[in-house]
Amino acid sequence: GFTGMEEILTRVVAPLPTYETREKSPPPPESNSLDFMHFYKSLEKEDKHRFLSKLSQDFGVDHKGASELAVKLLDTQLRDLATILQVEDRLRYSLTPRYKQLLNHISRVEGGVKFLVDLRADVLEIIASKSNETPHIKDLNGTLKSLLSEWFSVGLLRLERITWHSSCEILQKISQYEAVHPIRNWTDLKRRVGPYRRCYAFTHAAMPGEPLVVLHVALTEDISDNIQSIVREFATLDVEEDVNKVNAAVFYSISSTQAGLQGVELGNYLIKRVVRELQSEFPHMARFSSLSPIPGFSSWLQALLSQCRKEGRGSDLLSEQEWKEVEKATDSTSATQTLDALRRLITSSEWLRSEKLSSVLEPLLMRLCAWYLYGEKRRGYALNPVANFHLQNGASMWRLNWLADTSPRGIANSCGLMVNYRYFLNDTSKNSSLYLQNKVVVASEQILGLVSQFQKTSKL
Ligand SMILES: CC(C)(COP(=O)(O)OP(=O)(O)O)[C@@H](O)C(=O)NCCC(N)=O
Repeated sequence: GFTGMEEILTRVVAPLPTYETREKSPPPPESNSLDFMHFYKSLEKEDKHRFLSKLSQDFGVDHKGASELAVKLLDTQLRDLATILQVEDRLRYSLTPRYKQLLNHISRVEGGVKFLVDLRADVLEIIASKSNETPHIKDLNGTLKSLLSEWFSVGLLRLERITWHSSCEILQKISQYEAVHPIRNWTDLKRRVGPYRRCYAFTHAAMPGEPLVVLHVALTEDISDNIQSIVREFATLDVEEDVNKVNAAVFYSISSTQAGLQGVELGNYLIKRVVRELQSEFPHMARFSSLSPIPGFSSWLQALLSQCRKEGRGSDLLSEQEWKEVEKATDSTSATQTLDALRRLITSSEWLRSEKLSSVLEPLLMRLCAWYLYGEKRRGYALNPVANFHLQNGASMWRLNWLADTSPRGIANSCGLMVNYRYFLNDTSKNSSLYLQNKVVVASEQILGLVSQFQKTSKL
């Protein structure tokens, strides 16, 4: 209950020691941390949210003390530097939230780091649900994120290659965490770690046996343009011996497993680390690229088509020639009928089996999808989350692939299209800052060509 919360917080969240005694106060008993963890785990979800709001609100920064020191710092501006530095250090210390020490103490007990990772996942849930507007919870998130970023910095992570000889426990987790192309059975799993494949994960000593982020790689002659050639399910007898067949590394799935580590950018670091690993194993390897899904394209397209239908602007999307072909292919007689037929066609997968239909749809879907990836934005960055992820890493939008994922999921989510985000190693840091600071999307001739076709045809 509420009183229980009040009691536990007052008891275990020790007041911030005074500036003078800050390095002399002994750590509180470990039992405080254990009691806090035990109490928190016993709460229901909504009580957890209430508890975290209370913790962040009543046990955070002493705002009054901080503002007094800020005024004092202003007064000392004319004093000697040593005095100014002294007052700055007091001000800095006064901005330490009271709960920060508790978080530090919890990180030192058994299972404490994992507890804090999961705690941040709950904090992120509260922020996402906007259930409470207190800015304090955002402060708590900031404090947790900066602590976790230090503890999970690259130097403290371990790169593990997952093979068929890895433990069943970790192989089972790899299978369960695979979020992009679900692993269907043992054969599939064995293939993912078998010849011409690599599977890597980052682990951390504080969370043994827990893959924090997992990357699946295919070693190929050239950059793959379709996923079936990578995840098709058949046991393979070939042994990985023909090194000359390996010129490219294709990242075809990446998943982070800890919601509480969002924003710590583990995926980006893992890709860069794996590139270095592969370069040392295959010195002549020079092509590194993702083969990525395009989640959200179909629903974006459906919304666009229904909007055009409502406003009777179908001709904005299709050229005259395309209109005629779609009308003929779908036996439509009016523009609205054609748009309806087009929408139905795209959601079904019947066009996949008809040479005629797919040849009509290819140029249309390719340029619409190129625009969706390159032109559609959210707060200035790529609307598509996978594009945003790879562009932040400094990859370039390199090739849009037709009939790249003909599975039911691939057709339903993105009309079978997939995209290669290519990592040109000498350009990634420059591309990344171009994207993050100037919102510039680095793209290939193919993509730019498709985008300009879209802009010519559609007057959107
Ligand atoms: C794409 C992923 C791995 C990026 O994780 P990460 O590098 O840690 O980024 P961030 O969460 O720190 O912003 C992550 O967002 C994820 O697992 N997404 C769902 C699966 C996918 N690959 O889209």
